[in-house]
Amino acid sequence: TDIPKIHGLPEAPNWPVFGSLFQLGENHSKSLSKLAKKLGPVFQIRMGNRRIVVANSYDSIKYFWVKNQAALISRPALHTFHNVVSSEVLSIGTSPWDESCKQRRKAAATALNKPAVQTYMPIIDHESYIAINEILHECQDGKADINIIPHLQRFALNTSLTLNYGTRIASSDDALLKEIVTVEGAVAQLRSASNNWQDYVPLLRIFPARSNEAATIRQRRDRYLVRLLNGLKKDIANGVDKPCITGNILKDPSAKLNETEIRSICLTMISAALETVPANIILGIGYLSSPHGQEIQERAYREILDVYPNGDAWDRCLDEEQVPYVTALYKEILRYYTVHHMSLPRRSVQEIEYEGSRIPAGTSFYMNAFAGDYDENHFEDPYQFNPDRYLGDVDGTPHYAYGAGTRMCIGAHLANRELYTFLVRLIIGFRILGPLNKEDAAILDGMEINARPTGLVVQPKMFKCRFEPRNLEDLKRWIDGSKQRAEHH
Ligand code: HEM
Repeated sequence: TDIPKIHGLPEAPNWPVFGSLFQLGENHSKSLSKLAKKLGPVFQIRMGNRRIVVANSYDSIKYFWVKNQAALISRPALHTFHNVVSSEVLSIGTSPWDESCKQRRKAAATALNKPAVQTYMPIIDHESYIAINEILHECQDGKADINIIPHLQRFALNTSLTLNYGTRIASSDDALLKEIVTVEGAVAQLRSASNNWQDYVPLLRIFPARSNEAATIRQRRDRYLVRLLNGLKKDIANGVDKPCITGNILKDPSAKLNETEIRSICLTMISAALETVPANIILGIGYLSSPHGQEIQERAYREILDVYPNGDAWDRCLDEEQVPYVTALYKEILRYYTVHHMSLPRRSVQEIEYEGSRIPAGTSFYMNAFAGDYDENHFEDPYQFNPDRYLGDVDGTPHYAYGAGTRMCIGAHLANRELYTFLVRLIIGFRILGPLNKEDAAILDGMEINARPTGLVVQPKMFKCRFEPRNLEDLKRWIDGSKQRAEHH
């Protein structure tokens, strides 16, 4: 193995060569939670020739990721992803820690801080009204069972691209949009821990099929990244660019980044938000369409009206989060579905001591974030969907959906604003109801709703629900207002 067996730390049962890969199966989070019942919350596993320490409880994750955050600042390099898909340009989330990663992370974090995100809110206004307008056109006044997944996928892609490059590509280039969705989806599969045994068992690399596929994906990705970046540079040169993440970075004199680093940031921004944000909105809508979700919607609706009695919540939700219950609702969606079940892997750069064992620098660490977010010792009735748990003072890390510590998600603030805006607008616009055909009702279990347990991010299984406009006239007026702002922007 890359590092020797760690003395004193329990180890999962394993086989020669493959280690515990068979036991882990397709759903790593679930298999590891089962092992944790026997071995305790922290144990080591061998995946092929790699030794990995896994944390499976809220407190143990906090111990490694927060208390020892300086030690856990790096990320492991994996064969398929680092040598084949991204040999030149790595996203921030997959980069081991070095000076370049530090500079890229800093520049991206500045472009995603609170004041910067506020300048992007016109984009959220625009893209969310378009998605809601699509839902309105399809809903037949609450009589049709509809699948909202495609609407939210379009929302996420348009939002990602516009946030990143300032221009809306949606209506003008359908082929490009399709290409991005296909390629980014394939990249996410290549990053998955459970899908790429050649990362752990070098012998498997002599079968080149997977590597060839990865190389083709890389070329296709490079092509659109160059094209999009050149488009933005042209807009900046002509003085017609709009506020956007990459624009802010290109114009920031303190960000000393070369061309490859700028491309790294661009691809990070596209891939990081493409699946995560819509998955949370889709899953949240699924829950709201259930019988218990009806109660939550009505409470949220009342609380929104209490704060905004004059019917201006649609616009005001872009400025700030003033309705604590809606904030609590998106936090509970983030916890309950924890769309990165296994977060993103880390690598230690210093020795860490844990209950008498010494874990050497250079060890890979996996966070079983789903298990941490369902830890009964920390969350009361974790299997109960209950936004109330986030009302009032919530100490520490509310959940691990965004990871924790030194390499925590830097898009969390932007993502929160997107979730908040979307929820307020949907809840004041519609009553979200279960489908007429009960077979299409959303699965409510946080683990079972996932159609792709081998992926990096949860992919919601298809479900249908109904949207009944609360007041058609109001809704049309709000949509019109957003439309007019978009035309002037
Ligand atoms: C609900 C939506 C999102 C979820 C659930 C999510 C989740 C995560 C998680 C679990 C990590 C790994 C953190 C760790 O290792 O501790 C991460 C990293 C990251 N996320 Fe997000 N994310 C979301 C949205 C976004 C958005 C909108 C952006 C940017 C536009 C973004 C940018 C990043 C970046 C750059 C990293 C890598 C940070 C690093 O390696 O230093 N994320 N995210």
